[in-house]
Amino acid sequence: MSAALQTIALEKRFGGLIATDKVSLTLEHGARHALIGPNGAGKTTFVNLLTGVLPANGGQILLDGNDITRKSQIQRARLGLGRTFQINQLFGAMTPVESIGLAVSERMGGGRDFWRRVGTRTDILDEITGLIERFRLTEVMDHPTRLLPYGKQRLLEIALALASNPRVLLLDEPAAGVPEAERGELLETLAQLPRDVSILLIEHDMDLVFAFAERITVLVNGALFADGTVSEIMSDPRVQAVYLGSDAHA
Ligand SMILES: Nc1ncnc2c1ncn2[C@@H]1O[C@H](COP(=O)(O)OP(=O)(O)OP(=O)(O)O)[C@@H](O)[C@H]1O
Repeated sequence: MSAALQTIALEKRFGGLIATDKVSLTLEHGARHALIGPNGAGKTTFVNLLTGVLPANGGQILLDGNDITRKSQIQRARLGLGRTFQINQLFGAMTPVESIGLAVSERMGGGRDFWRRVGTRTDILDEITGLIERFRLTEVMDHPTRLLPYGKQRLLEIALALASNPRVLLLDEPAAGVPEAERGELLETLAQLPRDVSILLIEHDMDLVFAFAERITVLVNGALFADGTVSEIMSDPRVQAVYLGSDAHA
């Protein structure tokens, strides 16, 4: 069986700078896999290559064995590649139930007249309710998004990414900007994401990485530096030297 997502010798250059240096990474089905690396290691560039924000200069990207290297962002999303964004891209005036409702009804064929027909589509309503509960948004579901605590906004972003029913989900720094007090809820929610979604987490917060991931890939200077189970990476002296030393949260 082919991997959920695979890159083969993926390459990106910005002029003379090699930001992604022939990276071959395999995301297995059901994976809880983290991508880490010091600042400037090339994590954001790699995610932008995966999602089609940037074109690759070389190599291949396979989604479930299908070559998506030249596909557009929208085509990749339709084929099952979901993502969250580092920068908050939510509609501040909409409530969580409206945002999730729209995302679910788009996918399930409710279309734009969803709000008129919502009473007749129990399947859509069940899905919306399920996402609101799973992402602990019940108490704030009818509050404008811009007034929500930051941690709840991040939870809503992940709920929206999941609403499109991705097979592979790229979580791009979900804990960035989330206060310490709200991180526990975020972590518990991430731990409960469905296993049929394969996840690649890009994250600076090492506590979250070690709690969430089962496998870790380390990038340094754009190249794959180490790849292994959490315990292998934690005990690798080379990784400790370049990354997990005193600067672990950089
Ligand atoms: N559009 C661009 N043009 C030129 N150089 C770029 C561009 N985007 C990124 N780079 C360079 O590519 C390298 C990798 O950057 P990237 O942002 O992918 O790293 P990162 O691991 O995501 O870093 P951080 O953790 O700080 O976000 C850096 O040296 C960066 O300066």
